Amino acid sequence: MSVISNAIPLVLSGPSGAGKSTLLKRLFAEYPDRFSFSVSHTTRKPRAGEEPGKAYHFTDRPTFEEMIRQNKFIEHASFSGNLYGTSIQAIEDVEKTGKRCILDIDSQGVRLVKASHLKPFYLFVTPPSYEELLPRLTGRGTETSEAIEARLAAAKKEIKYAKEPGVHDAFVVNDDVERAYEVFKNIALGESVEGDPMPNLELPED
Ligand SMILES: Nc1ncnc2c1ncn2[C@@H]1O[C@H](COP(=O)(O)OP(=O)(O)OP(=O)(O)O)[C@@H](O)[C@H]1O
Repeated sequence: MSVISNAIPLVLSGPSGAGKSTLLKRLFAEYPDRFSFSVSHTTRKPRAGEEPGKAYHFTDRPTFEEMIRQNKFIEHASFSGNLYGTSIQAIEDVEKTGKRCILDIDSQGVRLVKASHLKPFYLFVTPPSYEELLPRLTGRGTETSEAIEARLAAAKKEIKYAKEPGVHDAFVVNDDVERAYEVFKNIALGESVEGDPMPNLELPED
């Protein structure tokens, strides 16, 4: 018996390089019918092969801005000159399918979700230490060194926010990925709400 129903969305956050995508990839591979991301809205143009309504709900800026005014978004943010957002409708669409909705967002998004009517489970994925992020991001090989610097600066903000008491319901420390996945999976499946103890996560001086 699950301790948490599928109707409670799972909000996943954590610094870039913590391993959120790694854990999610495993989860979707093992349970393809149990979980789903909500389809976000964006003002960016579709890329080749991106189906409207599947990858994103592609929206023009005036429509997006009108939706903001009408409080249709749980959270929204500007990124590289485009607007992105999660609508209430998109989350309800996932709920209707019986799957558990997963939101992978940053602390800015978490703050907005907290100000909304949504009552999700907040899970923070973290490396065992801040220092561990650099080798992981370098090892991933997807970013320039400038982009890695920017991600590390953003990671500090994520960690600082996560240290505020009561922000998250549970933590997963992605030390050994097999071990971390077991903890993550049990929370995602709603079988447990117990995560790992939060590590110290000392930050270097600015
Ligand atoms: N437990 C682990 N030990 C060592 N390396 C790991 C571990 N988990 C993931 N990694 C590696 O660390 C890198 C970052 O992981 P991942 O891309 O999943 O992070 P993320 O939290 O999704 O980052 P972003 O927010 O930037 O998308 C990847 O190269 C991944 O293979």
